[in-house]
Amino acid sequence: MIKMEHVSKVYPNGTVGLDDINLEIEQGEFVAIIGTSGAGKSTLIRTINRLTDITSGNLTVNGTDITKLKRKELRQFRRSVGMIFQSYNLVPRISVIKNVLNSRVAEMNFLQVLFAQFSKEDKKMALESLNRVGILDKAYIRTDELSGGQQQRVSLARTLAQDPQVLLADEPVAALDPVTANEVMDNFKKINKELNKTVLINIHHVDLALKYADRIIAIRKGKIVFDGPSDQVTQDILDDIYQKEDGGKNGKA
Ligand SMILES: Nc1ncnc2c1ncn2[C@@H]1O[C@H](COP(=O)(O)OP(=O)(O)OP(=O)(O)O)[C@@H](O)[C@H]1O
Repeated sequence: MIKMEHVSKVYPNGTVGLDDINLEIEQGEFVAIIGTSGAGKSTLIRTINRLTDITSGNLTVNGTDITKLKRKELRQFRRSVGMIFQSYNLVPRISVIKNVLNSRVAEMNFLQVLFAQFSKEDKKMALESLNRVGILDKAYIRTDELSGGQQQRVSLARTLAQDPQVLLADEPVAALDPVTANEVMDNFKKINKELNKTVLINIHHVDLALKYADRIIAIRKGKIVFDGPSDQVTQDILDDIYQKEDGGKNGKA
């Protein structure tokens, strides 16, 4: 369970990223975080794997106070909380399978890394992950030969291969066309349902958020202004979430 109690984040320049956030997310939930640009969506996601440190409040993941983790413990913790970015973060000139295997490097010693000695188990895990996102046939192709949607699936497979309990995704489909974005969201949903991984996605497209997530958390100016099941999000609630700050647009795809 991810639990935030009175969590705030004030950046060094004084900007308030998060303002007194309280939430609990159970294992296996599929949650979309929505809100206008600058609302604090990325900040919220990034505090959960400590890419951003909170400035006050309590933040626990499965009972562990993650604000107290030291370097080695933090590295270990981050393996249980995978992160997927809009820009894929893959090495373009190597094969797909090598990119996925890179997620296993954290478990290896120096010599194993130096000679790229991946175990059979590592390779099996990597291939299974590629299979789960539907691109096993691309395993030995150079990564930069794939489309954007396929690269995002590789990124998803790489994260899956580290066997995390939680998947955090920061605008994972923002760079994709609507059809491809739906395909990638289908992958997230499949992983969520079949493997009971918690999925927490920060997403601009309200339509996709409502279609795929079971729960919506809406943020405005660093505060939660809605937290509830997707099917309870009405137009009035959307109008409130997106009031004025973005000129009336609500990010619909
Ligand atoms: N490193 C930083 N230093 C100072 N202010 C920051 C930093 N990162 C984010 N902010 C500010 O914190 C607020 C929340 O930013 P955040 O990136 O979390 O919003 P967001 O909802 O993810 O926006 P977007 O949809 O545009 O990515 C914004 O006002 C932003 O300018």
